[in-house]
Amino acid sequence: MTRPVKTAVFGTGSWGTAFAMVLADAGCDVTLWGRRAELADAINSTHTNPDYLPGVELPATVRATADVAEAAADADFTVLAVPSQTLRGNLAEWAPLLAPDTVLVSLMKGVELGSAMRMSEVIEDVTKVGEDRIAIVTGPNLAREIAARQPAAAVVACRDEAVAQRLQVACHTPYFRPYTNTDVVGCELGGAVKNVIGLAVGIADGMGLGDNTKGSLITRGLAETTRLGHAMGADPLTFSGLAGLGDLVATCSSPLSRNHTFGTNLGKGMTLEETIAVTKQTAEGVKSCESVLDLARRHGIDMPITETVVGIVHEGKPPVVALKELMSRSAKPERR
Ligand SMILES: NC(=O)c1ccc[n+]([C@@H]2O[C@H](COP(=O)([O-])OP(=O)(O)OC[C@H]3O[C@@H](n4cnc5c(N)ncnc54)[C@H](O)[C@@H]3O)[C@@H](O)[C@H]2O)c1
Ligand SMILES: O=P(O)(O)OC[C@H](O)CO
Repeated sequence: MTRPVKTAVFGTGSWGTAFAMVLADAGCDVTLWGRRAELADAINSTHTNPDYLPGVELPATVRATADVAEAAADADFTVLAVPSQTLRGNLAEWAPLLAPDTVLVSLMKGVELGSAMRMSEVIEDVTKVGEDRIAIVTGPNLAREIAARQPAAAVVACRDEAVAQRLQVACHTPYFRPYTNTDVVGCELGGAVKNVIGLAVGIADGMGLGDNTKGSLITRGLAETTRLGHAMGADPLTFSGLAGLGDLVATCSSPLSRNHTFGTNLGKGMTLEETIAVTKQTAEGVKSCESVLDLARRHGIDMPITETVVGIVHEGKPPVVALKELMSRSAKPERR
């Protein structure tokens, strides 16, 4: 008899926990690692995650631990779900304990500040594992909705299609439908930049602007994401798929999105400090807008919406002024 697929999920936040549930529902053996032993104990004794997904019952087969070696041992898939800006430091500690042939899977949607590396690049840089053993899961996957087992599709991307197919099987459930893709650059960029566009749409919502503004920001946001992706070697068609348009629509429409909500608070006139103080979870776009702009400059790509978000979030530009500047740029053809 073959043993169940063994998975380790690092990060007991909302998405790490919800994805652990998906893996368990798909029949995998799941160990969830978290920093705090009290939370791991609470997950094991109550089969809930009271801090990040209160009220959601987890499968009894999801076991939590605060012991890295215990979580990592023999894992076929090692799933990483910590904030993008802490990943490098976390992985440096975990790398010696990872199972030798494990596939490393990023659930994260950010770009590292300073290096402007995507998360799969950070993983490769720190662990020296080849790109054929690094995968990502992305798409329109708000953790709360997945935890309620509402139907959603996702993308499992890896340069090695056979690895993507193995991961696809490992996380396929009646409510979670993963598609494979080998365009890791495009899928990963789609997930990171949609957080920045989600901030922009949230800001517009907070300012009381309507659906024309939202439709325009989503579409032109996708255009600038595609321009950057193309320059970085991604397939432009990836951005009309789940990792691009799909995720953008979910994030820009949902009050469950932390990035969208963060933007809404800024658009209503809260300061950055006030907004950070009321944001209890990771809103990746807040830091990644700067690294995405860094990437755009390195590749010589114009990303006006991203630049506007950086201006509002990090340079204290009032949203009304930033929006006026965005709208008064010189006229140009649509496909540019
Ligand atoms: N929540 C979602 O709906 C969702 C969906 C898809 C992708 N994502 C992505 O998944 C990643 C994780 O998001 P999340 O929603 O689980 O975030 P979260 O804020 O809910 O949880 C973050 C987790 O990381 C831990 N953490 C924080 N700082 C740490 C550190 N220095 N070292 C180790 N662990 C640390 C926290 O304790 C927590 O367990 C992000 O990149 C996010 O963009 C989230
Ligand atoms: O809550 P957000 O803004 O991090 O968005 C969550 C997911 O990325 C949506 O797919």
